Amino acid sequence: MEALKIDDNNVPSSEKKSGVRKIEAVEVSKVYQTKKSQFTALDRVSFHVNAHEFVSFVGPSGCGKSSLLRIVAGLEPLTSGDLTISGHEIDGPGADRGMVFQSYTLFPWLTVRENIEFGLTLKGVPLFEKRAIADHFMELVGLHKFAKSLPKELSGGMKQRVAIARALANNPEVLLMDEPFGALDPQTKNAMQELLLRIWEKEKTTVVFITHDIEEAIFLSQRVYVMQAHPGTIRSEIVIPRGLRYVEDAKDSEAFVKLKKQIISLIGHHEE
Ligand SMILES: Nc1ncnc2c1ncn2[C@@H]1O[C@H](COP(=O)(O)OP(=O)(O)OP(=O)(O)O)[C@@H](O)[C@H]1O
Repeated sequence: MEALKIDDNNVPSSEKKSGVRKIEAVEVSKVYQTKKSQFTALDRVSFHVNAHEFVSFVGPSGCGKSSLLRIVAGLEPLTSGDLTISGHEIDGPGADRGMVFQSYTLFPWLTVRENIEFGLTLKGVPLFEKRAIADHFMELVGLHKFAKSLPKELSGGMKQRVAIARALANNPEVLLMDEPFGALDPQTKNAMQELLLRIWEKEKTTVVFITHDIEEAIFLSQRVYVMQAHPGTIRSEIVIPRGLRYVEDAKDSEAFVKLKKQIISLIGHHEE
C-alpha cells in the first residue's frame, strides 16, 4: 500500500492525534463461491478506523467497497483475516453499527417519527424517552415539521435524512454509509454532504463512508482509502487536510483539485 504525502498544516492538532482504534481489519479476504467458480472480491485488505473518525473508501466499480462494508456490518462473513470493532470480533449485525444505504430503506407504512423510533420501539425504550430521542434527531436533520408524513410524501433527500436520523437514534458506535447520496441530484447531494458534516461534528459518531464520488470523499473525510479491483485491495491511504473544506468554494480550491487529480490518477491507473 502506497501512502500519498499531503500537506496537513491546516489539520488541527486534535485531529492529528492517533485516536482509539474503533475498527481494525487485518488481511481481510472475501471469496464468493459461485456454482462453477470462486471469485476473490477482497484480497488481504487491512485498514483501521479510529473512534470519531470519518473515513471513506473510494475505488472503481467492483473493487469490493460494498462487500467490505457488508462485512463490517456483519451482513456477510469474511473468508479469512481478522476484523474487530472495539476489540471484539464481528460475528453478525449488531446495534453498535447503524447503516444507511443508497436505496431508500424506510418502512413505507410508517411515518417519519415512527421510522426514526422503530429501533427504539424494538428495544423497548419507554415512550417518553423514545419521543425525546426522535425529536432530537428530527430537529438535527431538519424534519421536525414532517414528523407525521409518510415516506411517499418526501423527496429523495428528505428520505435519506430520515434514514440518517433513524440510524443515529439507535446511538450506534459506528455509522456505515453505502453511497447514501448516490441517487440524489447534485444540489441535494451537496446539501446532504453539508448536513452530514454538521451532524458528524456535533454527534462525533465514527463514520465509514463508501462512495464512487472522489470529490465527496475528499470533502467529507479525514482519511480516504483508495481501492483497486481484480482483486479488491487497498492501493493507498490518504490523509485529508481538514482545512481543505473550510475555505470558500472548497471543492474548487487549488489544493482540493490537486488532491482529486491524484486520487483519479491512482484509480485510473488501475482501471486500465
Ligand atoms: N454475492 C456475490 N456472489 C458472487 N460475487 C459477488 C457477490 N457480491 C459481490 N460479488 C462480486 O464481488 C465484486 C465486488 O463487488 P462489490 O459490490 O463489493 O463492489 P463495489 O466496489 O461496491 O462495486 P460498485 O461500486 O459497482 O457497487 C464484484 O465483482 C461482484 O460481482
